[in-house]
Amino acid sequence: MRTFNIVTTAGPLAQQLQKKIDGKTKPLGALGQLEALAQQIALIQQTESPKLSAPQMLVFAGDHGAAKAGVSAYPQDVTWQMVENFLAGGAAINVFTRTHGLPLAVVDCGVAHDFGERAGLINCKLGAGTESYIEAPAMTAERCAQAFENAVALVTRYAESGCNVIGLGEMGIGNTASASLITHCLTDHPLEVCVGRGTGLDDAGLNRKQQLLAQALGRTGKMRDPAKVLQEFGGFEIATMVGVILAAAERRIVVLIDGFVVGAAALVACTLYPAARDYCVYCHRSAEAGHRVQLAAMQAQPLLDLGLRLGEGTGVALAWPLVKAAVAFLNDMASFASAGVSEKA
Ligand SMILES: Cc1cc2ncn([C@H]3O[C@H](COP(=O)(O)O)[C@@H](O)[C@H]3O)c2cc1C
Ligand SMILES: O=C(O)c1cccnc1
Repeated sequence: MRTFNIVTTAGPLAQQLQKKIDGKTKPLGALGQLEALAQQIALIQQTESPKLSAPQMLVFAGDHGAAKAGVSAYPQDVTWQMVENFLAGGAAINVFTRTHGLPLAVVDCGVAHDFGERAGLINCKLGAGTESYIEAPAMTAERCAQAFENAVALVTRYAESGCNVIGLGEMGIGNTASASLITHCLTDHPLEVCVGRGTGLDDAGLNRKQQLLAQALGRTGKMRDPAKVLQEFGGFEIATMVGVILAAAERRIVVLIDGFVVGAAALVACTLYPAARDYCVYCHRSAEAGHRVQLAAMQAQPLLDLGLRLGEGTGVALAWPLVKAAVAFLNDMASFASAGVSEKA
């Protein structure tokens, strides 16, 4: 598997930035979490005056073999049907990205459907859905490595056209189950707290999901190696997102993380390369059980907490104005000195 050169953003610039932020015309710390966000983005870019350029929202889609076993409230066909909906502009992510002027593209990482050549759809197909991890590894090591190669090519393409901020979303029926297994393996929290209702399973459905996932874990035994966990339990869209996070961090691109499923990709990426954490902005807290576990493991304070449990990158699109506002205050807000305002007595 390819390696990535990812360096922590921590360093002496942090103190200078804190001084700049503290010099703004506001009580110390009064912009709360926006101050930490401004600082994070400035550190990623290693400048006191960061700029967000050519932002890009990407929705990664893939099918999951385990969906047929009944880990979701919806049938597998919803994956390709929703991709059609994205391409037609009718999904929640289309509406929110349009609302905030974020360009959107869909990446087919392995949907079990032939879309042909389509505007707005990037072909990164790794197969027609993964194997069911209840019986066999979800993907081979070669497929996983190919996902990383696809991701590097994708990030390179955007970076070369001036993009320095990428938002991640996903679509794949059954992918909260995959994210639950990953979260359990990489955080050591009991499976029960990592599994939730996804698209809305009832109690019996949730019970069945828990049992099927326990069966999958029974097949593999305890695993902690993030690359192995990804190969055994991941999805093609999750593996591609892991690669995108790492490739973006390598190029000092800001990565906007959505909810539980993108969070699972971030967990794998940051377990492989802890410095990748510095490049990830956690946009919201999903209502999906298990997201809390991930956020705690990442020591992340998400920007929004709206009870969303949709995926698609909706949390990213909704948080985007806050990300822009954080950069804007750091660049444009007057200081006590420039505005002639008296400092604290
Ligand atoms: C109509 C519809 C639109 C969606 N948009 C995102 N998801 C979300 O639900 C899926 C994960 O939940 P589970 O693991 O329970 O299948 C993912 O595809 C995710 O993005 C949707 C799900 C549905 C049904
Ligand atoms: O938070 C998420 O990513 C999520 C929650 C439910 C369904 N799909 C995605």
